[in-house]
Amino acid sequence: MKVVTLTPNPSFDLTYRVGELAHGEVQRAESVTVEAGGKGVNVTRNLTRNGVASKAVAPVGAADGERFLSLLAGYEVVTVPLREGVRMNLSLVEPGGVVTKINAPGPTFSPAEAELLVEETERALEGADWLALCGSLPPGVEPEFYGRLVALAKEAECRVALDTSGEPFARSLGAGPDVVKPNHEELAELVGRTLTTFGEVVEAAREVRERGVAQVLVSLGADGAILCGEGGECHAETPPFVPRSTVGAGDSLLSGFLAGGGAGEEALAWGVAWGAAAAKIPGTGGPTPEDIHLEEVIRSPTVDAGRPLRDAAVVAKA
Ligand SMILES: Nc1ncnc2c1ncn2[C@@H]1O[C@H](COP(=O)(O)OP(=O)(O)OP(=O)(O)O)[C@@H](O)[C@H]1O
Ligand SMILES: O=P(O)(O)OC[C@@]1(O)O[C@H](CO)[C@@H](O)[C@@H]1O
Repeated sequence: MKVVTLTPNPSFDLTYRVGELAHGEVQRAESVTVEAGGKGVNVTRNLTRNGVASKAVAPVGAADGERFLSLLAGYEVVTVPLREGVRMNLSLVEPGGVVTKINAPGPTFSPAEAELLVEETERALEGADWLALCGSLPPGVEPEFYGRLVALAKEAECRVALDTSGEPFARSLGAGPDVVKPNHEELAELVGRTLTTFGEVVEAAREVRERGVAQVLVSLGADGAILCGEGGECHAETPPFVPRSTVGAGDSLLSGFLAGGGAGEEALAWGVAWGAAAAKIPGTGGPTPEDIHLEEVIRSPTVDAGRPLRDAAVVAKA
């Protein structure tokens, strides 16, 4: 199996370990790390580390190219040249693992740069089984961008996974991706209402399916994940644990889901095992085979509709 990932808005992920945050104060970091990130880049890293062939397509400004690629040595990466540099996203990690994350908007694309990205992605699709379209779109890229790529991949008989949010998410559903992976907050935003129970998540996911999507994989943080597909809904989770960093756990969930076959209950269990493994390790580097414990996953072929979500996904009133 081969998975191509596209990350239109990759990032240098800077992680600062700090003491308890004090707003408006100067604080000294205890340590600083830099990783090459962005959701699709993370998916390619996770898959490669676990023996699944994957290639990442990412636009990278000329000045940043070498540094970005040096952080991804050993992984297959196609970079598409840009005038502007790669954004820097910041994670502030406090004792106890509380993370405050600040993501930059990213470089502004010209129409020609957006076109080049489409062309390079299409070229990379040769022989691929899956295209994973991941993350936010940078300024200058139309919200319909992902919908167009879904259509191109389908023409190339390649299955498509989509993990994005907001307008780019809403505008690509009609193109018919094979799987979308919102977290419960992104799902709540899409359907425009607060989700407080598993039953409400399922209702919202069914609405997304009606808009043209085959499977909806909803990540629920400590509550695991729910998959809504043609055969109905199922749920999987792990026994509770204290996470070290949940940044990138969603990318790991999607990676595991694809590695586990990309459809149905077994793939859901793989996704949850990989997601939990990522949450147990620091940074966004992703789990290796020793970190992943499929046998720990608690699988439910049905969904307990009345079960409350640990964190209700609240939709802010305009
Ligand atoms: N606190 C936790 N306890 C147990 N498992 C967790 C926890 N947080 C995350 N996970 C696992 O990781 C998966 C993905 O996490 P989450 O729902 O936070 O994704 P996300 O919001 O898309 O993450 P991100 O966008 O930061 O990558 C969950 O479905 C679950 O399997
Ligand atoms: O701003 P986006 O594109 O939505 O998310 C980007 C990002 O937060 O996603 C990854 C974790 O999932 C990180 O590597 C990266 O910084």
